[in-house]
Order: sequence, then C-alpha cells, then structure tokens
Amino acid sequence: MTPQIDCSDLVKIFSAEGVEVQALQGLTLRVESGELTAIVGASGSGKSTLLAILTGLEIPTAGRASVAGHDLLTMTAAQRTRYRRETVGFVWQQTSRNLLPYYTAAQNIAMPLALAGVPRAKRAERVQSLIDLLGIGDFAGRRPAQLSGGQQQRVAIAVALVNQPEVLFADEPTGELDDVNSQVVFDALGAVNRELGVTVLIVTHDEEVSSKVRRTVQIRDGRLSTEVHRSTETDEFGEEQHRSQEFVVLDRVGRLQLPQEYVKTLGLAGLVRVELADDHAQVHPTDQQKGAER
Ligand SMILES: Nc1ncnc2c1ncn2[C@@H]1O[C@H](COP(=O)(O)OP(=O)(O)OP(=O)(O)O)[C@@H](O)[C@H]1O
Repeated sequence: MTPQIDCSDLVKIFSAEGVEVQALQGLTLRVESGELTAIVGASGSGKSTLLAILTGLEIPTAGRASVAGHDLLTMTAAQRTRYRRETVGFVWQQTSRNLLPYYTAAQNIAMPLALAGVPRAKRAERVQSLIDLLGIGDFAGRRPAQLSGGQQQRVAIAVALVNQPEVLFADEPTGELDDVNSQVVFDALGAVNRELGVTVLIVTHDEEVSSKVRRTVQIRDGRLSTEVHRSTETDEFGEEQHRSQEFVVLDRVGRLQLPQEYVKTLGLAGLVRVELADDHAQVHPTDQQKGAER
C-alpha cells in the first residue's frame, strides 16, 4: 500500500534576485496512515518548505510527492483548492492565523462546516464531538482574546479537524507557548491522532519533541538525516519502560546520511571504506583519515 505521505527525491529550488536557493535537496519521507510524526531541524533546514509543498502552497521543482493519493506535482489549480479544503487540515504557529477574533471558540469551529454547506443539525453534532474530545467545553463560548495560548491552539486543532481531513499538518504549533501549554497541545494532537485515526505531521524547532511523540524525523540541509522512534513497553514487573532507537534514512538508490557526530568523531570525509559483515554493513575511515585524527 502507498504511504499516506509519500515524498521521494523531493527538490525545491527558489530563485530570488538571480540567486538560486536549494531548499530541499532530494528529500525522501514516508508516513503511514494514522501515524503521528514530528519533523525537527535547525532554522533554514527546509521544514517550512516541506510543509508548504505538502499543504499545496508550493509546487516542488522535481521529485515525487503525494498525500492521501493526491499527486502534488500534477494537480490542477482547482484540484489544489479542493485538496486544501477537503483532504488536509492545518494549525499554524500564529494563533491569529488560525482563529477569527470576533467569533467564539465554538463559532470558529463551526465556520468551516458552514462554508462547506453542512446542514445546521449536523454542524452542531460535529462541533460538540470535537469540543468533548479536546476538552474545550469550559471556554467554548469565549472569544480568542479571552483564551490562553494553549486553549487557542486546542480550538485551532478542532477548527482544522471539523471538515474531517485525512491529514493534519501543524507548523510550530507550540512556538509561542510555554512548556506547560506546549505539553497540553502535544497531548491534544496525540488524542486526535489516537481517537480519530487522523495522520498528524508536526513541524517544530523543539528538540525535546522526541520525548513527546513516537516518531521524530530530523531534516538537515534539505534532506532527512536521522529518525528517532520511541516506544513504551511494560516489563516483567509491570513497570513502563521507554525505549528510543535512532535510524537513518536509506533512499531508493541506497544513499544514506551518516549522523553528523559520527562524521566528526571519526574524521570522515570524501572516500570512506565500507565493508559487508554477516548481518550488517560497516563504515571505516581510510588509513589517511585515521592518521589525521591522531
Ligand atoms: N520563498 C523563498 N524564496 C527564496 N528562498 C527561500 C524561500 N523560502 C525559503 N527559502 C530558503 O530555503 C531554505 C529553507 O528554508 P525553510 O524556511 O524551509 O527552512 P526552515 O527549516 O523552515 O527554517 P525556519 O525554522 O527558520 O522556519 C532557506 O535557505 C531559506 O532562506
């Protein structure tokens, strides 16, 4: 089965005042339906560009990208508009971009349904189920300015989901929040992922995020570098044990990006020596590189 988010060898080049910037340099990312994934990376690594492509705002220069079976390179303008309205939902960092200031939280959540022409009775039912799921009930009658940042983002998640998209994208949803509110928002994203089965992709600067979600993917220089998978297991004494494992991505033709600290520690550059062992492959510095290290 095709993954719900499927990018391979994705390239995005921006040309500004005669200068070309390669924001994505052959990025490969696969996310299965129902997964919750965080994308982390330094400023300028290409996170926003990836999100702009996945949400249909930018068109890739080369490569392949599809979301929920929609090919993002070949879509017509009309298909793109429908894709943005029906297939995907978004939560942005700036709460002002997510919510209309003169409407209450509940009215904000109902707005996309009204625009989509959903009958009034159905609207009320759908809004209420999200209010319950996200624990918004106590402040559903308040306007955004009367809500904390964490509460605003929970309302924004409900707004993004009310049209039942297949994938929810969140761009720095906790960027303007303190630790306590950030945790509340991550919990809310986890709850909608678990309860509604919606695929969630979060872009964030927050390096701590890998302790909050199951899968964290790191982008470096417009390519994926490493991934951390976290799992919880119950040991023989009934205690929960958290385990995290680090992976690197191997692309279609067998290229991989070694973690930066391995490259630095071993002084790897240019050619390296590779060797096939029984059940794994080894990467060694050359004799000259070993000499230079000494
Ligand atoms: N519209 C554009 N025109 C020209 N260059 C751009 C444009 N958008 C992004 N870039 C460049 O592409 C590269 C990747 O930028 P991008 O915004 O995707 O990174 P980012 O990881 O999201 O950074 P940040 O965390 O600071 O938002 C940067 O060098 C940036 O300057």
